[in-house]
Amino acid sequence: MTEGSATRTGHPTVVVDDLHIKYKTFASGKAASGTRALLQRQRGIRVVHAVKGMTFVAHEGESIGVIGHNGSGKSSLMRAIAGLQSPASGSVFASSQPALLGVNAALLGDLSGSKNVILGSLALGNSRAQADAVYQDIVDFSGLEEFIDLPMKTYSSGMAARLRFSIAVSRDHQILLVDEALAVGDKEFRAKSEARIRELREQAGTVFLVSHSMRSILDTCSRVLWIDHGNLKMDGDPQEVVDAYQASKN
Ligand SMILES: Nc1ncnc2c1ncn2[C@@H]1O[C@H](COP(=O)(O)OP(=O)(O)OP(=O)(O)O)[C@@H](O)[C@H]1O
Repeated sequence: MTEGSATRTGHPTVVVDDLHIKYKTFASGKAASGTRALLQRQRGIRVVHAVKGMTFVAHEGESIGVIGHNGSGKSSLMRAIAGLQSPASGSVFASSQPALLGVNAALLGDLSGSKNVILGSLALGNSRAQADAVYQDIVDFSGLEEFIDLPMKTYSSGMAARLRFSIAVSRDHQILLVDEALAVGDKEFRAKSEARIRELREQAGTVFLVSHSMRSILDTCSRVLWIDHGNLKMDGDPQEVVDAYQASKN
């Protein structure tokens, strides 16, 4: 493991200490219900060890890219940092409640885009008056004004992701976790998103960005974590880590 060359003078915001995450699943794919079912299916239980002892410290002002193959444990790590996934062992400390923005973040399909903007804004901790005050900025950032009265379920996945991203970045977060949101927008929206991430980072926040787009990672991040089969394979300078990751695929 290598340490990055980026200066890390800010205060620690996230400490991940020997984190392990395990999922129990059933080979049949069925969820357990009741003790008898559990006993009967005991043999079919599979434990997936998704994160295998990760340790690192994130600081104020860092924008940290998280890269790795499908299923390597990136989203599991983000959920654990956000407090949505309990560790099998080890721990995560965060200096304030992290906001997780994922492609699966829950907005309500039956409600219009505009209602979801208000709900999402309230969910980020804004008061109703604050939510009303930032409403137009969110809609403008999303570029979805003409669709804003339509139910969210009529949006394409790219449009929905744009709206989620716009809601999440409308508020300054000390710790923002972005899971793949940048991959979905078009070029113009991506550029705007990346600029906003840099801005959040400059406001002494810490941003984690999970992405399969090495271009987004290199344009936005000051440090990169490479996750491989649940292990932190490399932690350091973006170009060095991305080069090593890409070399491993050849
Ligand atoms: N709820 C779950 N139940 C069972 N197994 C899970 C669950 N969530 C994730 N896993 C498994 O844990 C491992 C890590 O998954 P995770 O989603 O964290 O990977 P990832 O690196 O984010 O993948 P991707 O790049 O494809 O999004 C995978 O083997 C996955 O199948």
